[in-house]
Amino acid sequence: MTDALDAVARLFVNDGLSEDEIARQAALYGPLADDVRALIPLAVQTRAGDDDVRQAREHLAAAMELLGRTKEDHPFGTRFNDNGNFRVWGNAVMGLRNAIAPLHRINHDPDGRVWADFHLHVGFEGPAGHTHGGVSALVLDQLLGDAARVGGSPGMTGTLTLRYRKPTPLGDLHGEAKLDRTEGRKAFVTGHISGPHGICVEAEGIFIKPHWPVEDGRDRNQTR
Ligand SMILES: CCCCCCCCCCCCCC(=O)SCCNC(=O)CCNC(=O)[C@H](O)C(C)(C)COP(=O)(O)OP(=O)(O)OC[C@H]1O[C@@H](n2cnc3c(N)ncnc32)[C@H](O)[C@@H]1OP(=O)(O)O
Repeated sequence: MTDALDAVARLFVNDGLSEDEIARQAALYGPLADDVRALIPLAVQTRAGDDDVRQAREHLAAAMELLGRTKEDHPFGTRFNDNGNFRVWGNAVMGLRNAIAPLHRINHDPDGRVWADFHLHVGFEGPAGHTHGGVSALVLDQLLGDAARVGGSPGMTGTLTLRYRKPTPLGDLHGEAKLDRTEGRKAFVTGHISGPHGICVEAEGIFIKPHWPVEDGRDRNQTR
């Protein structure tokens, strides 16, 4: 576990940014990720011909060259400031700077329930016209993990059990989760994803607080 501990410690950084600077960066890089996100379904669905695709790729190559001139050589990790403003902008499910992240916001109710309304575009397809089962697992892992954290028992996913009750459509979906109980370092959480015709996937998770001395004090109603 030493390597993991080292990586977590290295990427768990108080970067001392002011709230203004965080807001400036969010306003700069958030829309960039939104643009890249909008490209993904276009790559799947465009019917552009040879010349237009060639031209589009030249534009994209120019953009990549520009963005690649200065870049970090490590993942985003968890960054925070003295106000306890935590940022997980690289997170695969809700990272503000991550174009594959399908969730914009996870909401927290006073009773501990966490929930999100989100949209899965055609880039998340598994069975024809439906959500890939691994994508449902991805979203539920985050939602259940967040419910454990909000319930006061943050932890790593130990076991995640899913029951796919009916095919999950693409498009507008709802997910939610709630801490059920704790036993020592273990948090037992349940949740589900539902679509227009009801619950599609149910989940049970066991989240285990590692021995690592990592505290996660993100705001209860955090945005990405
Ligand atoms: C502060 C922490 C913050 C973390 C980040 C929050 C992010 C929030 C959002 C994140 C969302 C995204 C989240 C992600 O994507 S997290 C990424 C996916 N998950 C991982 O990579 C986890 C990898 N595994 C580990 O790190 C360790 O194995 C863990 C930490 C899980 C346990 O290693 P540890 O050495 O600590 O365990 P122990 O041997 O002392 O056993 C302790 C107890 O646990 C029981 N047990 C053990 N393993 C399992 C298991 N797999 N299922 C069920 N139960 C298990 C065991 O029987 C014992 O029970 P008992 O005998 O006491 O009854």
